[in-house]
Amino acid sequence: MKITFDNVHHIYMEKTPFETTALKDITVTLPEGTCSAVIGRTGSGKSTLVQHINGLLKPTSGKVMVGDQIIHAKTKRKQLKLLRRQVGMVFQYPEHQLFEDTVEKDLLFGPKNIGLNTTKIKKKLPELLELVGLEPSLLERSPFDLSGGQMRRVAIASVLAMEPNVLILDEPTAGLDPKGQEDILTLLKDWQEKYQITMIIITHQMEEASRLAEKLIVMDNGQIAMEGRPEDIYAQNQMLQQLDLDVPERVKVLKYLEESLGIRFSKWSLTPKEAASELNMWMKKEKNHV
Ligand SMILES: Nc1ncnc2c1ncn2[C@@H]1O[C@H](COP(=O)(O)OP(=O)(O)OP(=O)(O)O)[C@@H](O)[C@H]1O
Repeated sequence: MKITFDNVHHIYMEKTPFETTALKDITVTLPEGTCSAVIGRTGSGKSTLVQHINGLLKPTSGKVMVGDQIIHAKTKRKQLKLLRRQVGMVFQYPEHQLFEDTVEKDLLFGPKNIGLNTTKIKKKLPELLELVGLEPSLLERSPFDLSGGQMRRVAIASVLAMEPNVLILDEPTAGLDPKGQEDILTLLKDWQEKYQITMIIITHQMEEASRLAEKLIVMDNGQIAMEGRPEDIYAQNQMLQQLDLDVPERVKVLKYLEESLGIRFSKWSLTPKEAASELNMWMKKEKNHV
């Protein structure tokens, strides 16, 4: 589903002494079937922005279009409920929301809640667990016996079980060790590529954004400071620094190799392993030329 923000403003506690304008004049499109990353400092408006996509918030003015559904200040609650069936949201530290005594029950809770056929979904759970890198035998275990990384996978799988067309993730790797972070990013990338869903990820880290996103949206003080393809954003180094951001280290290495050797990498989101393989092939070709 394509998502479009058209002139969206959001004011919290409007017309009170605590009034805060969290979004100002947001106009942006998140293309269907791709991953976009929303990045920016604390308080820049990232969470407020994405909560308009699943109907948790309505614009104070302007409108948001999610597929053919339009959300504006006067949209009725009932319509927002429909939207929540199609848009899955993985909140920060989602494992804190696990509460059932088995993994299976936790995975079925969301689908049941939105009225999906759980008999059908139950049959697919072993496959779902495998897709998120967990043993199907874990279905009978308590989620609280699992490691932090495994619990995060179960929590993400519990949203995926609802088969959303749009998936929003708020800092999906927060608090995990580097290996756990890499595993979660790989699983999300594989899922997005397999099902071609529209994915939106909120992050503070350019490194993480660069691993997943085809489009970057940099927020600053409730506005979009920069948006575009990662490679175009990385070219604006000075602007990034003003926003306390930087080109990811991995991309700096790739750029350095391009400039010093003359190699051209296929994309900036290569993992170190993929980059090494492209470098290897390039070296073989060069050797044959000599
Ligand atoms: N429920 C709320 N009531 C009042 N003001 C709020 C509320 N939620 C957010 N704000 C304010 O809106 C602005 C944007 O906040 P938001 O949470 O969207 O930023 P963020 O970029 O997601 O921050 P973080 O990275 O810390 O999660 C901030 O000034 C924040 O204090």
